Amino acid sequence: MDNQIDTRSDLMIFGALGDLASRKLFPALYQLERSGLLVRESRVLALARRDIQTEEARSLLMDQLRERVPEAQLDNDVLDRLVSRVQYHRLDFADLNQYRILNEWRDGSDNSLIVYMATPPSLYGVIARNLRDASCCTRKTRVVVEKPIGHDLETSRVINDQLAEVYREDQIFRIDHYLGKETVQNLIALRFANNFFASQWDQNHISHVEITVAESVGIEGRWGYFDKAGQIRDMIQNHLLQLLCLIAMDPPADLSADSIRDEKVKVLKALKPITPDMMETYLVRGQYTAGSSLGQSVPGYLDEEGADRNSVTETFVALKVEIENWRWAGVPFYIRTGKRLPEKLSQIIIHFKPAPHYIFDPDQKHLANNKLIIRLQPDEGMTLQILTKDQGLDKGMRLRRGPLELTFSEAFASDHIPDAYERLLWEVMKGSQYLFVRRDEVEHAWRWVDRLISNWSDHNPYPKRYAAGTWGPVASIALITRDGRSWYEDA
Ligand SMILES: NC(=O)C1=CN([C@@H]2O[C@H](COP(=O)(O)OP(=O)(O)OC[C@H]3O[C@@H](n4cnc5c(N)ncnc54)[C@H](OP(=O)(O)O)[C@@H]3O)[C@@H](O)[C@H]2O)C=CC1
Ligand SMILES: O=C1O[C@H](COP(=O)(O)O)[C@@H](O)[C@H](O)[C@H]1O
Repeated sequence: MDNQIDTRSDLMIFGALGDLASRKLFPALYQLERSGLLVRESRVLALARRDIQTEEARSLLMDQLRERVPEAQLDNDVLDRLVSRVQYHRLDFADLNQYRILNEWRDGSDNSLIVYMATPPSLYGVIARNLRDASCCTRKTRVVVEKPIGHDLETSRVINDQLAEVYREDQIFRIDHYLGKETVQNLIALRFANNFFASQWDQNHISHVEITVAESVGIEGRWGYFDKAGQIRDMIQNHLLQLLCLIAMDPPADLSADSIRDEKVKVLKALKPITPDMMETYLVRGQYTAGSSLGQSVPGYLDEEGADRNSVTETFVALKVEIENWRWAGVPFYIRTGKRLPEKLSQIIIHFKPAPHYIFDPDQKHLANNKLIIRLQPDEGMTLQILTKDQGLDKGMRLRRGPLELTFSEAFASDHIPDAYERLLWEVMKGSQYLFVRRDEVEHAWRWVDRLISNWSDHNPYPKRYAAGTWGPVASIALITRDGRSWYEDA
């Protein structure tokens, strides 16, 4: 079906020499070129303010790609084909007078215009307005913007209003790169293509859900940005709430962008506010101190380059989240995410309730609940833990927990699981918005997060300490053990 969609694109990348463009966007374009998805007519205009010519920009790009693309996938023909599509122009994004050049590049092209704003969000409004005033937008232009959309509800509205002055909602593609990850998308297939799971997916059958997004890295030289955001704005407001929505939403009527987004919004609206009296038991914030990460000694957050030693910004958050609707009443979602944890690991664990009446060895009762482990990264796949009889004459009816295992790289042999940005760029080229975030989703997520931040700031702004290389503050273990449960550590 994809073959019938016109994907001829003129892609303008604002901020083409920045970190995101070099680490994510151009490698993703390389993979699209490699897999033959970039049609012959598609072109790329790289825009930044460095005073260089196209030839120098192309050579920079070649060097970056040689560094970023896995060696086994590097192919000089593909590199040549990609860079030959790229033109570079120096542009001060704030200066309307310089935008003339963009129309010259377009030169009446029939390709869809995609404007990718790989710039600080403070420039989104200016760029949108300048593009309009330079008559460089059509009703078919698609504009891609990165997170964070604002710092809170109010500032996100300002950015969204600025974009809405120029573009309709169906032209705006707000990236949450977690939605482009293969296994995250698979949540939709898992839940709605398998009646076995669909019929068990509620408070009658599930006792609780865990979502862990752990990173071993620290803040990677981004102290200036990160310290203003903290883990709640950087990860919870977007990626973790999106994961939670995909797990918790009701079945959409179809796979259209709005059907899926309508269901996600209903979940966001049903999130129970975490009020001041709940702070002690529903929230743990942490900040890492010096420790060791993957065998190396690493400094604490307050000793990172550029740090303000009085910062109370959190690098770890654990939360107990409740969803106030029929499907999820009484089913807590325990979510945690942090920097400088022992490993990079994102996983979701669905804990099913035990059978209503237990007839086996009382000593084994603790085994008697099924778990579905969904591994988002690394080693993408799923494991369903089921109970069987232990084999052997001497075992009687002793139970044994065993895995039903699906590892994607083994099941679907391929040298390459597409990176999130590869998929997302491809979806923009197709004009499909189902993996992008709608304005009301962003705003409902902010509303819930703003309230949480305001409540903790009044209650106790100081994060608890944890040593780099550990699973966060001890209090995050208490957050779940208090309910007679524990984090699933069997990674
Ligand atoms: N980097 C990442 O991994 C991620 C980034 N993001 C988001 O992506 C966006 C881009 O981030 P990132 O690439 O890290 O940022 P960078 O600062 O590395 O890149 C921004 C680019 O914009 C250019 N630029 C800024 N202002 C102007 C201007 N007035 N005129 C012309 N060029 C200008 C910069 O040029 P110059 O170099 O000359 O300053 C640079 O090329 C941000 O919104 C960020 O929040 C989101 C998720 C992850
Ligand atoms: O958006 C962000 O995500 C990354 C983590 O992404 P992943 O794909 O590597 O899991 C995070 O490190 C960064 O702080 C945040 O801005």
